[in-house]
Amino acid sequence: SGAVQDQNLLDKTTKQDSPQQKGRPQLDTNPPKGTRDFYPQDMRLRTWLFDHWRAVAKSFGFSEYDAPVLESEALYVRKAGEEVTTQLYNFVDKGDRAVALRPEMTPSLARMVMAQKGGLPMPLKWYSIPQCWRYERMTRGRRREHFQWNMDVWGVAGPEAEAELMAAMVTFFENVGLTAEDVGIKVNSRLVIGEVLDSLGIPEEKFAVTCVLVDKLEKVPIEAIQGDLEELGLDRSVVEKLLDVLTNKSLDALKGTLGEDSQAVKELSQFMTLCEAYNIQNWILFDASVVRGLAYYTGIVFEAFDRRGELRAIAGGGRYDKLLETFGGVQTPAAGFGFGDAVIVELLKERDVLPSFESTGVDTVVFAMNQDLYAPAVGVASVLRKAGQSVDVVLEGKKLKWVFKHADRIGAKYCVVVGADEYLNGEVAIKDLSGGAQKSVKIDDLSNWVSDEQ
Ligand SMILES: OCc1cccc(Br)n1
Repeated sequence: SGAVQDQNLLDKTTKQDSPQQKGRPQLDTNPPKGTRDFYPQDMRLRTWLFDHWRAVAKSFGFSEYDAPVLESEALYVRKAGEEVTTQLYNFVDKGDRAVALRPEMTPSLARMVMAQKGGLPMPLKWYSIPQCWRYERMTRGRRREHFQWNMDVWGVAGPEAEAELMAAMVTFFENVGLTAEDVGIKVNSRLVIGEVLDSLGIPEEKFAVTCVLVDKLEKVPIEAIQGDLEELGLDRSVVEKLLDVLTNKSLDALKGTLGEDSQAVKELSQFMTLCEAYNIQNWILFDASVVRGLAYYTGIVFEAFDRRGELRAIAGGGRYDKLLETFGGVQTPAAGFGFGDAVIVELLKERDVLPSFESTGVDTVVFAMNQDLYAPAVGVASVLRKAGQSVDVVLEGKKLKWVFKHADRIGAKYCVVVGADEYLNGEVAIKDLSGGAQKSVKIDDLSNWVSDEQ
């Protein structure tokens, strides 16, 4: 099941299947392996998260875009051994086309930009919240889908783009009640690796694969990828030198290693200065060991993490100036990040800053005391809805006890009962479910009642 389902606020009792129908094999009611259903309560949490993502994107002047979940497999064929391309959810369709469910959004974005052949006014500040897929052997029981907030800036070569993206990410964290004590953002630049490889005479074409291998070194012992390193022609001394540089924990130390003229150091220093301009420096820390696992990053890279170190990365991103070139397009500077829906929910739950999602958001339940009063009751519901309320009409005959229990269960604030005597006086009875007070209100005054209650 998925992370939101893992965090599911619903009772985790096992699903009691209905009694077996005679002779019919029962449908497996679970969603496909590694995927999640979003029941209404789960959907309210997801909508709350997406609404926060959208609000920050809007506040930073980003425009929403979308692309098909299904893409040509060719978008993801990169020879760098990245996890995201080795776990493609791919197949050959009935037209014999090699296709895949997108594992990330950036290639689709690059395809859309390239399709406009330079006709898009730059810079672009675009965002999307795509569901992304991977086919991972379920040995690790991990999810095969997640929703990932993507924010990208195209057409800006300087670290102003990365700083704006960082500020947007920090704004989201602050808006949901997290602080710089809860979350940090490690920042580095792949130019560091580039400058080290240059100094050791390693050719440029080995840069991307080396970065992916170095990223893997963060997770597995060197022996696990020794073969890949040797195949790449990186002997032990090169790897040791790389690892030594990646242990730098300060820009000054890095300057000592790479020298005064290091482009990496200059760019990172300029980026840090911009972060101070946004007053987000408390969230940011330089960490030369951060490389990220995507082959196409070319400059500054960053990764948001929980300071207690209990969870996987919350979000990540960086500069990818050459992606269009690898698609045969014109090189265009770009930077962006991806922010998954799973780890953040785990963190918010653990920090106990998630709101309750029990209530359905219905303001008022409307109930007709008998069938003859049903038509007047829906008329009352229409008045309340036109006045802006969310109204749940009880659609069939029920006992009043059931109605009040139902209204309480869905978190309604009021219950409007259309009874024979009151209706004859052009009135309805309104019960305030929080305080229990009940009063009669003229049907003609209901709009005023709604505005008075707001
Ligand atoms: O972040 C890597 C990734 C890609 C697609 C689906 C899932 Br779950 N995770």
